[in-house]
Amino acid sequence: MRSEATRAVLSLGSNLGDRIATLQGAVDLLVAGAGVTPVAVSPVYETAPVGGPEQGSFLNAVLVVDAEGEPKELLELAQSAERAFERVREVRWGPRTLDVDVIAFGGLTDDDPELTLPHPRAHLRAFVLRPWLDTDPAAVLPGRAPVAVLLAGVEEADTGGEQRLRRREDLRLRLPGEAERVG
Ligand SMILES: Nc1ncnc2c1ncn2[C@@H]1O[C@H](COP(=O)(O)OP(=O)(O)OP(=O)(O)O)[C@@H](O)[C@H]1O
Ligand SMILES: Nc1nc2c(c(=O)[nH]1)N=C(CO)CN2
Repeated sequence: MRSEATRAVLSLGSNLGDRIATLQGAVDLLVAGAGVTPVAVSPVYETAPVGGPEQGSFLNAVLVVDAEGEPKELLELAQSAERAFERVREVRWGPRTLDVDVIAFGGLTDDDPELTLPHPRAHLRAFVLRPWLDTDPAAVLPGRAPVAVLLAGVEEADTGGEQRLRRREDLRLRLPGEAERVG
């Protein structure tokens, strides 16, 4: 059992139903988890679906937490949040009410298929890298590179616009205790 908290990064995505309500509900559930302390939540992005069948656009964001338990406890918490929003997923990379991925857990690297760290496709996804960078301009994807460098590479390679995203200034996720922003 770990006694110290580890900084961990979770990515949240939704492209079915009331997407922003689902993301806020997921944030609330995740930060209420045992041994989980919220650190930051990113801005919200409207993102084109990457991979999978034709489907609606996603809202994506990143939640940074300090987690006291083992990495798999955080995965279980992420999966329980998905279940709470009755995630329905019939095809790989298809539409879903809620997807929560563990992007990084401290500096750990692990190729366990049940929980691969960092997430095996995080370095290829602007919808993960952009919001993560917003929360921490110095962020580094363990075993790979600074997030800013990875994002620049993804954007440069994205000639077809599959990775395009747009910040939703009109939407905002809140951590518990944060005041409603006026104006
Ligand atoms: N870092 C990780 N975060 C979340 N799940 C992971 C991770 N590494 C491995 N997995 C495993 O991947 C399995 C499939 O995850 P999931 O259904 O969320 O994939 P997906 O969201 O459709 O696609 P992707 O993995 O590309 O995001 C899970 O059962 C989980 O055990
Ligand atoms: N834009 C976007 N595309 C995706 C997403 C996602 O969250 N956002 N999640 C996927 C599987 O995890 C596959 N494709």
